[in-house]
Amino acid sequence: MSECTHDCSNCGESCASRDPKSFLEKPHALSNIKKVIGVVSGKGGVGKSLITGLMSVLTSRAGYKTAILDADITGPSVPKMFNLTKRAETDDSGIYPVKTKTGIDVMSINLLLEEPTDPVVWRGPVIAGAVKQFWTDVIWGDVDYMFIDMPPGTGDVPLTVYQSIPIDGIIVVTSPQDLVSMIVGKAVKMAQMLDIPILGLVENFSYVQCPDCGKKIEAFGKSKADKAAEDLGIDTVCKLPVDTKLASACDKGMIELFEGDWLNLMLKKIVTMK
Ligand SMILES: Nc1ncnc2c1ncn2[C@@H]1O[C@H](COP(=O)(O)OP(=O)(O)OP(=O)(O)O)[C@@H](O)[C@H]1O
Repeated sequence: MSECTHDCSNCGESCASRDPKSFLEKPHALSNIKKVIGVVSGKGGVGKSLITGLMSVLTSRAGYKTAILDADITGPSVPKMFNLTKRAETDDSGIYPVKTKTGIDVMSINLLLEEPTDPVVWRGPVIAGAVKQFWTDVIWGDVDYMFIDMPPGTGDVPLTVYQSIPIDGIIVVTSPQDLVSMIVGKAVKMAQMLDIPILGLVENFSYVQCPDCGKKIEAFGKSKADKAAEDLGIDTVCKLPVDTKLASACDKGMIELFEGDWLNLMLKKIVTMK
């Protein structure tokens, strides 16, 4: 390694004195994105994509120009939730996101693949490169709020995404079991190490609601979300029930029709963030 000039712009070394912000990529020249919110989880399958979808629908319903960047390259589920079947268009200027029925702009690897069932068998750096391209090569236009469905966990790919895209804050999604094992704590600490604000915690599958009497049954034991949020210094907590109507709306690509006030507090937090 040659002597450090402290000019990170011309140097690819990942040394201790490197300014973390120097890894940030510039968005496409035709993109004007005001706020970027990452939706993260300690591991897969806890409902991260569902929460990304629901938050985007709520934000769009509130009148903001909303977009979703699906950074979950190996398990992309956003196009299916919105029943997006059209492939993304490209031209010499870049790639164009696909609009949902209610006008949310989406980019996902499944909108570029020949067949949505084709597996993405790529190594970490190639996956991270694809996510970066969703930021640099997609013509997003004017966006008030962009939600990023982050790759699960705390590995190489989420780290690269955190370092290449200027994320304003994250929503942490967890299941009651994850809270017990504190897998979610790792995701929170990773964001804190990278100086990314945590907007709130969503405990998914928190309870089951009796369809007859409305009683909430905490099937996995008493919720630990409030205590965990307090321990982790998070001030906004939302809890979602196991809801078969919601699951079937997602499976049918009709997430835009969902009804429920579970995430209203998170919406308020987002639209009032500085
Ligand atoms: N509250 C809920 N009630 C009923 N079904 C749910 C709920 N949350 C999520 N699901 C269902 O669970 C499955 C997994 O959800 P989802 O794809 O959002 O998880 P994920 O964390 O993004 O997973 P991965 O990281 O592996 O992509 C989906 O079929 C979804 O519809």
